[in-house]
Amino acid sequence: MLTLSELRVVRGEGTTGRHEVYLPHLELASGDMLAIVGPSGCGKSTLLEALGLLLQPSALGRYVLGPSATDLAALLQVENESALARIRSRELGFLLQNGGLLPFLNVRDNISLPRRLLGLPASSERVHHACAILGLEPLLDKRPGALSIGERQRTAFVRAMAHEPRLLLADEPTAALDPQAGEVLFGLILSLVQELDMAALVVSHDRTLVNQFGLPRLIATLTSGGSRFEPEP
Ligand SMILES: Nc1ncnc2c1ncn2[C@@H]1O[C@H](COP(=O)(O)OP(=O)(O)OP(=O)(O)O)[C@@H](O)[C@H]1O
Repeated sequence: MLTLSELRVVRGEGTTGRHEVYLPHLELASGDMLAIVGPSGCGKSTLLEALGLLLQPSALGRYVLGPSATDLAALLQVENESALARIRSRELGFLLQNGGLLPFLNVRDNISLPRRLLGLPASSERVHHACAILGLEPLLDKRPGALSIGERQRTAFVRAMAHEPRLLLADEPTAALDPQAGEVLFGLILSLVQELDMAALVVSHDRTLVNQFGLPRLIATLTSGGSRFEPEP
């Protein structure tokens, strides 16, 4: 499902000091959900951005996603923005830290936006199911400004998976949720990942949840010039 090698991203050059994020190798199969863990500032969000084709890495050996043999590293290198944009919108689902909901659209329209942009029907059985499980049904006509932070986070999650991406990239998806709501969301991500033969990479500080769901972990170790991410043995 996903194979990546030799990813390097340099951040913070200049006055803030250099920090290199290094991922030697990553392999994910369909149905895998991997937790990314590490201290604050080690580069977890940077790693998600790189995997989401949202930044130009300093180096990338190979990056293949799904059954396609296309090497995304080569697309990045030649800055083929139209091909990269197509892959981002079809194959990837993003749940980034700021949520990114559009303030002038209600919950229903925020959720349906990625599907509409791909020419899919505005909703699906899975979207209805996710809204029901996450308690979003009574909120569908509200705009993000009228929601709590946790409600916004749950909406952003449904939007991230509404088009059934191949890879879900989630940055602290339970940060604004109480423990019970966090458990419901993690359970839903895991069941969708398995049901849809997709994969998920989830940054999480919540050790209890990561342990409770028995998730394998990609762990950051601080090195002299930055951090190195490796799957736990
Ligand atoms: N857009 C950027 N430009 C320059 N440096 C950045 C940028 N974003 C992050 N950094 C720096 O890169 C390093 C990694 O940051 P990143 O946000 O990826 O870490 P993190 O592990 O996700 O942190 P946290 O757990 O606090 O969210 C930090 O030193 C940060 O200051």
